[in-house]
Amino acid sequence: MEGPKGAALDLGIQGMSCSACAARIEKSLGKLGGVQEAAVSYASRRAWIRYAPDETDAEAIKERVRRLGFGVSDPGDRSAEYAAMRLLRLRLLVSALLTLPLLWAMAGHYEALSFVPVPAFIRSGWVQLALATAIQFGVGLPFYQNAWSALRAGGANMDVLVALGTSAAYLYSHYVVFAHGAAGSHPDGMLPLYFDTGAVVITAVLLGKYMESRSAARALRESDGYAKLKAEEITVLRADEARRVPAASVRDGDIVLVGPGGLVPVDGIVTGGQSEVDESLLTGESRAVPKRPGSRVWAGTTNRGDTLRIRTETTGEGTLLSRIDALLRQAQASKTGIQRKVDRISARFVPLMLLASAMTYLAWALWLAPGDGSRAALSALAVLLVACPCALGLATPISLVIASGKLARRGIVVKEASALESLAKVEVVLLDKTGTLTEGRPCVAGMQPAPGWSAAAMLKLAAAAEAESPHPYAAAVREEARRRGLVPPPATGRLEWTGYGVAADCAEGRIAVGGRQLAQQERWSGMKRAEGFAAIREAGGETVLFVALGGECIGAISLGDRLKRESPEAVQALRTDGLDVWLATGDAAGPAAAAAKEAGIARWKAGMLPEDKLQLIRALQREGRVVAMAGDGWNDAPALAAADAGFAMAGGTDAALAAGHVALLRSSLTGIHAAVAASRLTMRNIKQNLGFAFLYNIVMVPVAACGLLEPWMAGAAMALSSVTVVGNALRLSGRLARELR
Ligand SMILES: Nc1ncnc2c1ncn2[C@@H]1O[C@H](COP(=O)(O)OP(=O)(O)OP(=O)(O)O)[C@@H](O)[C@H]1O
Ligand SMILES: [Cu+]
Repeated sequence: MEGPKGAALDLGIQGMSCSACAARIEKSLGKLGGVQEAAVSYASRRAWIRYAPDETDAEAIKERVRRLGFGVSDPGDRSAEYAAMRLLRLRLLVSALLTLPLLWAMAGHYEALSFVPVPAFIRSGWVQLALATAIQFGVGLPFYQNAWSALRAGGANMDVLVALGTSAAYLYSHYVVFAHGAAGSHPDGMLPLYFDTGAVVITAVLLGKYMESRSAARALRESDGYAKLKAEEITVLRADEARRVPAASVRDGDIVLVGPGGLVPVDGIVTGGQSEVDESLLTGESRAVPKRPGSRVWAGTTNRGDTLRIRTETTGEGTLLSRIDALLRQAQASKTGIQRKVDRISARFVPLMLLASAMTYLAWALWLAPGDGSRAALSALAVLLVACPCALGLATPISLVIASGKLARRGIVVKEASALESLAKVEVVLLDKTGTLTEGRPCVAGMQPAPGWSAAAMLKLAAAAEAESPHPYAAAVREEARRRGLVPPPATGRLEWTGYGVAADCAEGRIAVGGRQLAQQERWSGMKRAEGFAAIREAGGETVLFVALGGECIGAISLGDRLKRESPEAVQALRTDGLDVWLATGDAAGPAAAAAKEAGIARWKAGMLPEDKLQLIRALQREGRVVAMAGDGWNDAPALAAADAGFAMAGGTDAALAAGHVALLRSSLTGIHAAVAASRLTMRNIKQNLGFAFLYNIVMVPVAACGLLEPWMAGAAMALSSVTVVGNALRLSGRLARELR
């Protein structure tokens, strides 16, 4: 597969506290020499980096991330994440235990709680100071570390808000204890201590973080890569003996044995055995696919029948499975338009909220409650804590990650997250014919040689010219020649004009095979008889190729191709979605009209060169329409790229993975409908998330500024806002599971 130069690196990242951290890692990696592209996703806790291997290496990149204060792990390996979660839980427990006595002591401050006996030693300012210090600088240390590295990088994140807010409460109380000595223990002379405030805030934030990471892990688990489908040990045949060897030691050409129920560990060709293989996790096709010698099989599929012998063609990172996995991770780390906007807003948010907090303090201290310093401080603190836009940063990516993971499991690989965004707005879907609407396995249906020529002689020459073309028509011509036992003569100087046809030189002269456009372009002579044949065949929906030797037409070949069984239904589903479906084909009007009619498509355009398809898309886009295009990955690649959402239909081939924005591994139009439906649900979910996150900040900040929120409530509300967003994204996960069945 071709792609931009450079090596790719996938990482799992631990210790990010909000999307500002992800942005910071991205920025820092961007400045590292040799890094071409870096995308970091807070939602999936992953990073995807492309770098020039001769300028830097994976170790240097990992080191850079570690130096920023984050943990680095292998992306397939979630254990580092679970370890981080366990650590978080431990911090939460310790924090809660240490906070309890402080809350107990606080009971003494309230009339209503005066019945609660408070032991004298707990009331001691020194004891409280000790407990609070342990929380603030023990449990709370990571807040300081993260805040510090964020500030050093010139940014601010939620750690800055938390560290600042709790330190203020802590230091104030600290000052009080020292100013008044241990007098805080005196029952009547209760000191205004706020140790409990900082402690409870830290506990609340930790609780929220813990809940968020728990539910995010749950939401992401299924949308995770395909790590589980990778075999660790493989049975290979060496010196006529079956042996279990580590997966890494299998080489191309090795014969692999896969027993009943076994996981196919490599991409390859079946050389022995007959069986059925379940490809559903790769392509979404739920029916088992029959395999016999000569069939292609892929890693990650499951043998449902008898033992298969497979000659290894690709292993490890080169397999289709691994490449899909890499594409998916890249997509999950990539950013959409909405997300960029939101990130820009939230980057401004933290400084803005620092200002709002300062203004709250001044308003209370100078005007609302002059003289009551603690009231002003508590309100300012609440603003600081409630303001964190962490839910905002999570709103878009978490839903996108879930949706792309779910789609991939149906054989619909979204390569750019932004395609999901445009897909939800698509109005027009352009389909091409061969291989998209039809099976793409045409057969020769009829032949009409020119006078003086036999069908066999004409076919032989045509097959010689088509010998190397990847076009399905070429395959049909070659197949027919083979079936008739004809051996095409050797030819040289092969040429292929996309959308026109092919040519080659052989002993008899220059042969050309192609459509009517090629014949006109090259001004072939003697077309009359062939045209008559073509008129009849095309009216019947067949495709006609013309064959010429030395510029003179020597006959015509008609090809029949069947519509895919599910095409009419899929077209209908797209129309029910409210989409305008067009057929744009390089074929002639007759077959175009016939295919359109059979599939239930009202508008079609024939004789479209690949450039024409591109121009059509551009023209529609100029009218302000959002266009999706589905075609084969190889000659429609430019049109697929120009469309707002390009679907490559070429099945499990390289071209399909390289072209367009979405690859349909099971080359069926139903995938387009599924992707559109999923994108709409996803965008709705994202909008709910964003609406909630914005509303939360818009409502809660004034409430806090008015002094109506205790700081601990503010801390809890901030943390719970992300939990709410993740919860909503989990709902999407369930919806998609039902929708994509
Ligand atoms: N290898 C080839 N051999 C013969 N004719 C060809 C070949 N490639 C292209 N042509 C001619 O050019 C026309 C356009 O080809 P193109 O691949 O763009 O479209 P298509 O396969 O007919 O249909 P669609 O655009 O729907 O996939 C074909 O209909 C055929 O007449
Ligand atoms: Cu936050």
